[in-house]
Amino acid sequence: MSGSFQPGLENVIASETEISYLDVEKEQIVLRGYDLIELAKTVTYLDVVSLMLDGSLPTHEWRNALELSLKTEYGLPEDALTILRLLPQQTHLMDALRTGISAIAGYDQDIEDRSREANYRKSIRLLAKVPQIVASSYHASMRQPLVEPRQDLSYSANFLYMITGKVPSEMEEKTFDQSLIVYSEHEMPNSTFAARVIASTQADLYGALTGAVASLKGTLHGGANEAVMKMLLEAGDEEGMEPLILGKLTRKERIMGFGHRVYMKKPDPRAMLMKEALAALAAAKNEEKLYRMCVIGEEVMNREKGLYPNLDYYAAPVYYLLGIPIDLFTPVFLAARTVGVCAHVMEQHANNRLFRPRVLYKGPRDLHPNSASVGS
Ligand SMILES: CC(=O)SCCNC(=O)CCNC(=O)[C@H](O)C(C)(C)COP(=O)(O)OP(=O)(O)OC[C@H]1O[C@@H](n2cnc3c(N)ncnc32)[C@H](O)[C@@H]1OP(=O)(O)O
Ligand SMILES: O=C([O-])CC(=O)C(=O)O
Repeated sequence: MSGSFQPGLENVIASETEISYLDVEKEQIVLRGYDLIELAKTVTYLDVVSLMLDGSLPTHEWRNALELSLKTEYGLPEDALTILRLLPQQTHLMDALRTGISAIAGYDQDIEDRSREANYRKSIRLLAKVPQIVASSYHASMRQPLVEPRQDLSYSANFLYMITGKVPSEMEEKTFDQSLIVYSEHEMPNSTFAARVIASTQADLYGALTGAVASLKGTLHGGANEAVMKMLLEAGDEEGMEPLILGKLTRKERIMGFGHRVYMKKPDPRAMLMKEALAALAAAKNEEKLYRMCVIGEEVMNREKGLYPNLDYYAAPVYYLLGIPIDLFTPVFLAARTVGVCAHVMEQHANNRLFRPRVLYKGPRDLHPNSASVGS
């Protein structure tokens, strides 16, 4: 059999795509021809949603129409909320999110239709409902009242409001919106690959997204943002950072929020944007200590391992200062990434070939049942 084995499929081209590309040489994340960081500085998350699903940046009218379609789809079936309330209190919120997405799948009349139009409609519904599943799963786990979506707030402000119960300030809303943009899409990470593999059997969008949630939970992927915040809290202050990291490195532990399969020895441009956002937010909230701790961690890791922070490293303290509970950091990442996953599933369904790779078999051959001492 021909074909070479690349552990972890490193550098293997898995798909053709028109959605995004990590141009490591130019240190640029290309999103349908635009630079993701430029987009994050100049447009809103809903503009990026439109860019990803419609293929171009929207006019003002189109963007307003998109916002209206999303708001029309706000709200969750009462039975789905009951399912979230019935989950054991210790349920990981990524598992609750996975359950919530599965629970609403059966309500979607378009579920078995793989056409572009039906997948578009489902994407809008998911974008409208996933933030409420995220927020409700937290409140349900805390056995506290759920927060209903508000039509008078922007998409991002409403998302943050449903989590914290407080209407965000203009700065908080803008910073959160920017974080959703940088989390929205990133070419072929494990979760998107998982979704495309699932979609390639002609499975539906809800199933593919559920698979992406399961993938994103892992600490080598999205789960790192929660782990970063726990590390920062464990360090406590500026003095605590260096010894904590050095201790972990001595014990050969991985430092969460550093390194990346594609960038590895280069900075993740998204992390640098979130670093700027953290500096501004920390100054506004008189929390500069947190920013300084992160900078110390970055310097230590660069000196000791030559590694740079990835997005999760700086998104974590930003979310902390926005008042998001740590257990929701990864679910919020998934909510932001829903649009990217939807775009990839639409692309996969539009031009499908079943994913079915081969193996390099290392086990025994030519054994015979009669020569083994079965059951003796
Ligand atoms: C938004 C996101 O999902 S970004 C990813 C978020 N995940 C994390 O932050 C978890 C921490 N980081 C990591 O574990 C890794 O950097 C990954 C999983 C992201 C990428 O890993 P891979 O591409 O598989 O790289 P690999 O594991 O081969 O690492 C290469 C070398 O760098 C080291 N290394 C990589 N990341 C780290 C880290 N965070 N801390 C310590 N050492 C690290 C490895 O130990 C290895 O060293 P060695 O060659 O001496 O054995
Ligand atoms: O690209 C990856 O492998 C992981 C990542 O940074 C993301 O999904 O945002």
